[in-house]
Amino acid sequence: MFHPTVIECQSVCKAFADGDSVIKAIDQVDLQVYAGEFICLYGASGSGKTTLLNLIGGLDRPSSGEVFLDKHPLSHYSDDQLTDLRLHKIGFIFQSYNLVPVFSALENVSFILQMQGLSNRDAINKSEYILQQVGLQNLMHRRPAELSGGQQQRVAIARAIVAQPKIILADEPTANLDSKNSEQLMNLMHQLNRDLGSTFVISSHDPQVIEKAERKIELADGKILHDSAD
Ligand SMILES: Nc1ncnc2c1ncn2[C@@H]1O[C@H](COP(=O)(O)OP(=O)(O)OP(=O)(O)O)[C@@H](O)[C@H]1O
Repeated sequence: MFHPTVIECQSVCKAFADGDSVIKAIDQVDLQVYAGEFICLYGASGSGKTTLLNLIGGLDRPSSGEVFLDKHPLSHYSDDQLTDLRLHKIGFIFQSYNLVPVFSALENVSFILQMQGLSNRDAINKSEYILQQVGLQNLMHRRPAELSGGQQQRVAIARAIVAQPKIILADEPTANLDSKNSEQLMNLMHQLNRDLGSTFVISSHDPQVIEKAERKIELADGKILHDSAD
């Protein structure tokens, strides 16, 4: 089966000023990600995993080089257009969950759909269904502070996938979870990858998470040190 390229990095660099010196957080990265892949970025702390995810998701712009989503160069997009692109094509799962504290689990998920223009009723119905899928059917009306870390993480995942984005980017999605919750979440993400065909690029330190990924990419000092697809 033909799998089109959904993400491409061409000679991507990201430098940060550090006093008088410059940190090359991402250094000449070339990468092609094909539709439906499940990729895990791994590497030492500071190797550039978060920076690369941010560049791919258009949350940050490269110092040089180009990131393409569906063959479109992100440098041609304004900030507003990037926001719109993210809303419709990309689901993010952050380590810190980034849930809205005054919203219930259901509201945290449904407001994404409302921002996309769905009616209240459709947004709620779809969100209830997704929250059931992640095992939170009985906790939908709780606020984040009334949920455990693992439950909050599942709300964040539900929010990232509810609109069935083409691409899901997850930065250390299991970092704050115990091994049982971590395994459940990984199973859920792999199931979504198979059932919806969404492309996943995640980062992790956890050997069990890395092991399960179909393609493993090791970063070191902002460069790709090893790609299991090569
Ligand atoms: N906004 C910033 N300003 C300055 N330096 C930064 C910034 N963001 C990242 N860096 C630096 O860039 C390098 C890569 O950081 P990054 O967060 O991408 O690494 P990481 O692999 O995700 O690390 P971790 O596993 O600890 O999350 C590090 O040296 C970091 O200190």
